Amino acid sequence: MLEIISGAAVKKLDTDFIAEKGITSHRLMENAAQAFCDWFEGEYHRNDKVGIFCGHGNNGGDGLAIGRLLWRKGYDVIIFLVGGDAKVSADCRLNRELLPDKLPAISMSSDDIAHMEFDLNVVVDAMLGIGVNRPLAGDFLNMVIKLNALPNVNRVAVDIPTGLPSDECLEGEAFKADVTVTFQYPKFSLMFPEHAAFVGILHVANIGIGNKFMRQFSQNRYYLQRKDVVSRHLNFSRFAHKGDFGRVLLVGGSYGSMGAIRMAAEASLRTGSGLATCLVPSCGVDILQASLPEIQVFSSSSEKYLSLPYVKEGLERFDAVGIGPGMGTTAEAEDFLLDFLMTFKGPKVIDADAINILARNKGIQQYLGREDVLTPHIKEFERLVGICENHKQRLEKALEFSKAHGCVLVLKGAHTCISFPDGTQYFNSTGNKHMATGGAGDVLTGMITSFLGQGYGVKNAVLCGVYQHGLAGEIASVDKKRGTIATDIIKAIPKSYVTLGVD
Ligand SMILES: NC(=O)C1=CN([C@@H]2O[C@H](COP(=O)(O)OP(=O)(O)OC[C@H]3O[C@@H](n4cnc5c(N)ncnc54)[C@H](OP(=O)(O)O)[C@@H]3O)[C@@H](O)[C@H]2O)[C@H](O)CC1
Ligand SMILES: [K+]
Repeated sequence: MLEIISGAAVKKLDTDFIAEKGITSHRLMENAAQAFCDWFEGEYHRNDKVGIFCGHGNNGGDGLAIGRLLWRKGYDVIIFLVGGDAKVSADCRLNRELLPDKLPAISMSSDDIAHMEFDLNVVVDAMLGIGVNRPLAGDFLNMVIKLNALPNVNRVAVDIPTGLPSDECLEGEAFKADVTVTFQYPKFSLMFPEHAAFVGILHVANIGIGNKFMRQFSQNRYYLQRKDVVSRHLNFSRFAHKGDFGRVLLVGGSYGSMGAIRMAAEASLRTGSGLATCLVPSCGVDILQASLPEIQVFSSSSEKYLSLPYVKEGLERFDAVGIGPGMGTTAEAEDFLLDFLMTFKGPKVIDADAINILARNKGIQQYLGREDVLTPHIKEFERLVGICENHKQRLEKALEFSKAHGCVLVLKGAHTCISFPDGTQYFNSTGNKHMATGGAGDVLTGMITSFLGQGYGVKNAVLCGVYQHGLAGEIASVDKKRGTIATDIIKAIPKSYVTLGVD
């Protein structure tokens, strides 16, 4: 499991690793540069014109080493030195000395920056890394503004975009990368949505620092990757019957909003549930029966909204419940929800309007159990805990909420963050902007509910559900891009199993 750690911890970790392994800091920098170049070679052609912008610290040292290695491989490289000659770090200086004579390296004065004209396809930003400790000013700021404004170039940041603090929210300006190649462990601030325009796509490059070293710096934050979820999947025997794959109940829908619960139900079936049943207001029965023949449907008493009374007998036959999509927030839906949460004691995914209703009720603790999972997007979350100043505060409050209520909290978005009552947080690595479409959250509800119903423990159900939902979104958007809709994500769920190699 890959740790997400603070910038300060990275520095200490590097020092400890170097001391214990008996290698030099220069060697570690060389490893980092090599890892970057391995990735770079898979992305860019030798005829691309590559400009590498290097600062005076170790991030700049990385840039110089990258320039040397790419140049040796035949890339058309030019190096720009920013930040002057004062305070050059030892490894940066060594890498300046190691530059081949024929590799062009230009020291940029303030005047050069102001008047510079570029003829580049790829800009590599190695001006400042995790050592940044104040907002950009002077030459760094001017260079960043200039590079950000360049049309038709690919921008790649080394370790972290210049100007971005590794643990806090950005104040001022920063390099706007299309891709950030971060070394060994994602830095905390790379997870913040406020920084999306600066980080671009995140790639993690392994530079050989083993988990053993990371563990002592653990901040209980993890980056959820493929290898972490494959082993969490249950295997089913060839004698398995539909009961083994779980019976799930999807509860929600209202007049005019029946699609949400239909999508949750279909997603649960595509994730593998043996049987899916929907509980909806009576106006939804025909709609659901006609549009999804694989499900069963029953209804509560009133026509347009879920309401009291409803059939409670036999609810215990369901292994898991997903509740909330499309249910509305009327008084009758509220009475129904609170009653249902007190009645059904098995694992539940609580989403959408069910969260909005809970948010306006006091003492919600009584409705939540240890196997319950809340899946708010940012607005729904802030209805629960109040408006937050920034994403960092949101993440803190998400963890507090999970600990205080003993439930799992899935804060949806790019790098969806899953908080557990044991104090751990997992940040998802799958998914993309094309999943920002109506109904994508309902699909997630169906998927997590399905895993809970299949008998996955709550932790595995949530980690597998969130990861695989993002993966299905990636698969769906390969040939649909911004035309991807939620039902495309559902259709891609079976392929996500194929991709994971899970039966
Ligand atoms: N394991 C790894 O992750 C490895 C990372 N490496 C790379 O090293 C950098 C971090 O290098 P470091 O030298 O600590 O810091 P920077 O290069 O980011 O910054 C250098 C100095 O710049 C000064 N500074 C800070 N903020 C500003 C600013 N706004 N404007 C101008 N200058 C600024 C600061 O010094 P001061 O004395 O002026 O405060 C910084 O110290 C990491 O990101 C990786 O790229 C290694 O290669 C090894 C493996
Ligand atoms: K950088």
